[in-house]
Amino acid sequence: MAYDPDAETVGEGKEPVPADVSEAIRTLIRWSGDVPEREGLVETPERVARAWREYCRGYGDDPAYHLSRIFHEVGGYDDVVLLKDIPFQSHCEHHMAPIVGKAHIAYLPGAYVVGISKLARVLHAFANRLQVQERLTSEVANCIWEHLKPQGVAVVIEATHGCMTGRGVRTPNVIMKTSRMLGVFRDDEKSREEVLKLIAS
Ligand SMILES: Nc1nc2c(ncn2[C@@H]2O[C@H](COP(=O)(O)OP(=O)(O)OP(=O)(O)O)[C@@H](O)[C@H]2O)c(=O)[nH]1
Ligand SMILES: [Zn+2]
Repeated sequence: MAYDPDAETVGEGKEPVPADVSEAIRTLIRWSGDVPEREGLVETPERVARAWREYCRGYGDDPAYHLSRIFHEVGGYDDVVLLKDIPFQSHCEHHMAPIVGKAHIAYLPGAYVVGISKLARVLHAFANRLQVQERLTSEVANCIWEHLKPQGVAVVIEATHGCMTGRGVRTPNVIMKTSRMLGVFRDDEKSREEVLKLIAS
């Protein structure tokens, strides 16, 4: 974000928060029924603004970059690689409420593999944006498919949605599951069953 001389700063070395952003949060506090001028809330608009820049840091993170360092030699290993139970947090684009869950990302390598942490980095780059779970699932799978050129990709995400628990239908403990299969995991039933069994194990 470009420097704005009207920005309000709290503490040295922190990113300035533009005045209109702080004002928007003060308006929201007022709308919620509280008084933004009371002592405990005076610095809240700047904190909230910075928190949102942090929640949404994925907009400044290029997912493809994480898949640019690849390895050709993996000791003859040519089977499925699975990163299971990767915790993540996102926010739904409808209510900006938290989506909290875990992802399982598997791929059947083609000519090369990637450092395993990079799969989690791709997930976070997409999750740290305003999302719907279906798009998050597709974006992660498509990115790996396009940049790693594997024989297959499977992405399964299970998450709870804050907009269903704390508000609206107010129904806690509901888990939404989504999956996107590409390549052999989509086209070959035996490969799909195998990877789903691995994820469930
Ligand atoms: N498909 C999908 N829906 C989502 C996701 N996150 C939130 N939602 C839903 O988005 C919908 C938005 O529906 P609307 O009717 O426009 O909004 P609303 O009046 O606040 O809906 P309620 O939540 O039912 O009160 C809700 O049903 C949410 O549960 C997601 O990741 N995927
Ligand atoms: Zn929502």
